[in-house]
Amino acid sequence: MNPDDRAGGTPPAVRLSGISKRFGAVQANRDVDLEVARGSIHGIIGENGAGKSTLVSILYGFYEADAGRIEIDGHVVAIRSSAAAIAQGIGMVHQHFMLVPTFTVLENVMLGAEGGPLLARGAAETRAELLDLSTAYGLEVDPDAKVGDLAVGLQQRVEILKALRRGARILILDEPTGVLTPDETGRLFDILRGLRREGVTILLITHKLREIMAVTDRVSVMRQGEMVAHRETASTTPEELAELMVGRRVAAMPRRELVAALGVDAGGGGTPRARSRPQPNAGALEVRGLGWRDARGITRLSDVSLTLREGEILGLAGVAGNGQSELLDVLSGIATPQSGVIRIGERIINRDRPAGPAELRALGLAHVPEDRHRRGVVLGFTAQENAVLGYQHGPAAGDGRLLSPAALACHCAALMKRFDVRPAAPGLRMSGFSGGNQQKLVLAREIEAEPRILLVGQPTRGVDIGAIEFIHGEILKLRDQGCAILLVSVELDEILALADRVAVMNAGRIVGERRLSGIDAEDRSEIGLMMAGIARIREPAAARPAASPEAGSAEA
Ligand SMILES: Nc1ncnc2c1ncn2[C@@H]1O[C@H](COP(=O)(O)OP(=O)(O)OP(=O)(O)O)[C@@H](O)[C@H]1O
Repeated sequence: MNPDDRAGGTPPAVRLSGISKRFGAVQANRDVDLEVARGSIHGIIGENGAGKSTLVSILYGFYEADAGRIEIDGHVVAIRSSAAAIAQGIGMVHQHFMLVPTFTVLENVMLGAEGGPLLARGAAETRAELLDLSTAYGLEVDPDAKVGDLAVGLQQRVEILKALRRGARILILDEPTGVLTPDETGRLFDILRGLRREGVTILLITHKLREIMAVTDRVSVMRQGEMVAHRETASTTPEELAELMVGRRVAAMPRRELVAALGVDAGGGGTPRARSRPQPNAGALEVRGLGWRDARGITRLSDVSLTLREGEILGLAGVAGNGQSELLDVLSGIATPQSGVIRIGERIINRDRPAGPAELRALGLAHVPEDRHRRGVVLGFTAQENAVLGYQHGPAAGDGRLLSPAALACHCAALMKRFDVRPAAPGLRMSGFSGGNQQKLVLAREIEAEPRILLVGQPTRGVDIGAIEFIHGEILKLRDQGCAILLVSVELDEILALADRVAVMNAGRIVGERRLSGIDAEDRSEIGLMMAGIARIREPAAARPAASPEAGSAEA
């Protein structure tokens, strides 16, 4: 019995008892209990594959538990579909957005809750509600923008607005801050606190302990499908939570893992970058005056110039939605440049001579897309098929003519071992892997190709603390082998930890660039101002390259 009930108080908003769920050989949830007090922010943490998404998917009616009971406000309920969850006042903001990319923001928000037979009236009302919600919570978004044209950060706003508009009283957020800048994350947390004041109950899944400490009231820890601990946030520490999560003492963790786990500022000594490496040289990829407009004629990239050099990581920082995604699309051959030119070796790419992804891959360019579900994997294919996507004509797939299942399985098993993808099951469909493990497989596939140029978007989004260190290590290793890397991340800490140079994008332009000499507070605040479009980066005189062959480009 709930202590609240004994005390004659209100029952918890959510009570899960004895929830179990098995997928084939994997016991994703084992006898899980969870109580979430009404009007509280409750964190759920755990390593990749610990069972967090499965648990909240059961609450949201995506999966039916094999055993266990769900109570909402003290009443036992059967939630067998999302519609049933919504009817219980449960809203979900997904790790991977469930929006229709060809619909506008307004249409997406209306979808599934059209408000009766008079669509036009429903649309007018929804528009008004949407604008009210946007203003009230600072979630500005153009109702007429097509969702597919929006950057992931803006798509997330639509997801939140959609749930709020349906009157969610229990809101589940699965890794909501992965695409946000620190500033946007702060604003999201203000929104969550505001919702809490209104009595909304919030379940927050995140890998970031500093977020747990900043915004939650209670936190529950999962490990290998089981619920291993519940804590009041005020009476725990990031160290204790990290230990509960990984099942070993924090003291045994390497420094960078600790930094990622505890969210401590990585300032001062001990930066993970190998600063003593020889200076990088030739430009492997050059971009000059790149411009691109979307299907609605809106300019997304203006006069972008940059150089990716061998053996160097160029970090591209910026608030989501400022052209980074579009730049990745154009550089990876998904979109054609409308003005300007890209040079890779002897190959000149422009509007009249475009190059598609396959040709670029043949030129040694690999791409880890920001949105792994839309661009990185085919969820209905097995892991071993996904492990050669784009490289299916290579030796890993067979003899070059027919795909050999044995070769695919063997290749995939090796990748899974090296990148610690769990479960190590090459024949499992991609949809059967947790988000972080899908990400590891995409990275494994692209890194294994030993590219000369790597474009990598949000590499550690949704990835647990142990895997972050590993992925960062692999990216640095690739750089040290001479690969030219463009790292797009909304995590400023990630850019400061990995990049040799940083360029900042704002409103489709590169507004400044500087070499990073270490992680210092000055870098951070200067880049923050640049991201907000307030200042230009000042290149410190000492760090300015004496005779850069690329002077006049993004390094100017
Ligand atoms: N549809 C499915 N089919 C088969 N196995 C699945 C399915 N969904 C999840 N699993 C497995 O269940 C386990 C728990 O996955 P889940 O997505 O709940 O973990 P998670 O804690 O949310 O991880 P992450 O932090 O990586 O998102 C994993 O081993 C995963 O491979």
